[in-house]
Amino acid sequence: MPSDTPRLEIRNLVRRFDGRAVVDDVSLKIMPGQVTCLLGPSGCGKSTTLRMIAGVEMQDSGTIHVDGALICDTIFRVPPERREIGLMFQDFALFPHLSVADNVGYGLRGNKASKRARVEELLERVDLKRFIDGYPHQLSGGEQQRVALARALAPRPRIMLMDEPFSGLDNRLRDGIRDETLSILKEEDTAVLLVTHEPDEAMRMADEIALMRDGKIVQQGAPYNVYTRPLDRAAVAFFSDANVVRAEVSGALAHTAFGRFLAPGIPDGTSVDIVFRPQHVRIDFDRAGKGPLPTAADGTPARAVVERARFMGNESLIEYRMDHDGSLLRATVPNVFMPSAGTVMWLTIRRDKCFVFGVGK
Ligand SMILES: Nc1ncnc2c1ncn2[C@@H]1O[C@H](COP(=O)(O)OP(=O)(O)OP(=O)(O)O)[C@@H](O)[C@H]1O
Repeated sequence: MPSDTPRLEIRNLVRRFDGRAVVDDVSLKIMPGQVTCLLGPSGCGKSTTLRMIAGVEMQDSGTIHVDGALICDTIFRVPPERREIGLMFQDFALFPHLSVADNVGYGLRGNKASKRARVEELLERVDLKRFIDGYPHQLSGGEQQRVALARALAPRPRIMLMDEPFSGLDNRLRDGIRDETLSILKEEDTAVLLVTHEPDEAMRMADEIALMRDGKIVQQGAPYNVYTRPLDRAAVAFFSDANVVRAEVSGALAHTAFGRFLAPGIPDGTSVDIVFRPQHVRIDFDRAGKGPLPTAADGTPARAVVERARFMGNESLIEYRMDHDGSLLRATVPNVFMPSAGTVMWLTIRRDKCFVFGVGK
């Protein structure tokens, strides 16, 4: 098999319910050892996509291929149990009446000794060998999740499908288990499709993020690229809080109280939204009624009054009421910065960190 053959490829998958395409022409390729996150809001069609790949849901059109071989179209269908696909879901449901060893070995074929060896190897990997003869109810949530991972990996699946697998765990456990899971999946060279509605999880886990909305993949790329070059205003807002300043274009420039912004290719007289994250607002104190001097990198400062400030742990969030139009803007500052309400400050927007979208985009 050529090394550029994807481990998993789906082409033009469509699934309709009651005439509505909940998965609408979705295509994806995942290489061995690659983690792709299908990221999107609730109801956008992520789980349905996963279910079709697992073989528990049939597509209305489109094809699914594993290592270059067709496993499913609308006529031909390899049954779920023969797809060599591992599954991990939020409610991972270990069998309560089976020991940890029997849970992990459940899907394994072969003789007793080889099964036992694989079970021991996996429990060693997830650092739970001491519980090999224990039962699920004796384990914490995080430990049970690691047993579920060992169980899913035991038959050496070529592909692992994971649907919000960490959302039942509390925050403190989650990061550790995510990292551990990721390193095991990489070691096993499994192709992973992970469904999540949490951008943080996708940023942490993914080699590639496929952003899904209304049944379609609207943007796809490395986490850095998807975050720093978002497709539209909604894509910015999906990853973080976003400020929006609306402006009119003339002469390929959008004119605002923060100075002018380049608006290439946008016709004169059109409205645009200038979208920027709170961490990219620069704030300065008022000096004798003036802010800092305008610069090419940051434009012109606009006068604002602190409405309120909150300490968030790693950063402080400050809400400003803008003088020029009464709108609210949010800025974040690392560590502790708690100016009192009514403090006059000047805000500038970093030109290299803001996005200019035509309204309606
Ligand atoms: N069997 C079904 N019959 C009718 N509608 C369905 C069926 N399964 C899913 N849907 C609808 O398809 C849409 C997509 O559902 P899906 O579960 O794929 O979304 P999701 O992105 O995984 O959302 P969530 O994160 O909330 O699980 C939803 O509007 C859902 O109500």
